Amino acid sequence: MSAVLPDIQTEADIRALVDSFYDRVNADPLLSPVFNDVAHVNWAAHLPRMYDFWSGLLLHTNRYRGQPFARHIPLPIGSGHFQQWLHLFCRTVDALFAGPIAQEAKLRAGSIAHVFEHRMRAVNNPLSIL
Ligand code: HEM
Repeated sequence: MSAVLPDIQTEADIRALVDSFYDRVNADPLLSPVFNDVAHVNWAAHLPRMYDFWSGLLLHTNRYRGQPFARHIPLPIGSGHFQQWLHLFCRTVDALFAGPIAQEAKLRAGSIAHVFEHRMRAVNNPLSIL
C-alpha cells in the first residue's frame, strides 16, 4: 500500500512543489531549452517569484506582483509545450501531495495554461480565434 501523502498547506510545501517542478522542467528536453537557451532564466530570481505566485493562488497570500502572461508572448512555444508543462506540473503535484489543495493546484495550472495558450495564439495570429 502506498503512503498517504499530505496536502499542500505551508510555504515550505509551496517551495517543495515549485523546486521539484522546475527540476523536472530543467531535465526535460522540450522545455529546458526554452527556459535556459531562449529565455536565459535567472533561476535565483525566478524561483522566488514562482513561490509568491503559487502561494497566492493556493494559500491566499498576496505577495505576487506581476503580469505573468506578458513574459510568455515572445517565447517560441505552442500546444506541445503547454501539454508537456502541464503534464510535468501534475506529475509533480501527484508525487508529493494529495488532497483538495493539491487538486486545486492542478486545476488552476490547467486553466491558466489553457488561457495562455489561447491568448498566445490570438497574439501571434489574430485571425485564428475568429
Ligand atoms: C510551455 C509553458 C511555459 C513556458 C515555456 C514558460 C516559460 C516561462 C519563462 C521563460 C518565464 C520568464 C522567467 C524569467 O525570465 O524570469 C516565465 C515566467 C512565468 N511563468 Fe511561465 N511558462 C510556461 C507556462 C506557464 C504557466 C501555465 C503558468 C501559470 C500557471 C506560468 C506562470 C509563470 C509566472 C507567474 C511567471 C513569472 C512572471 C513574472 O516575471 O512575474 N507559466 N515562464
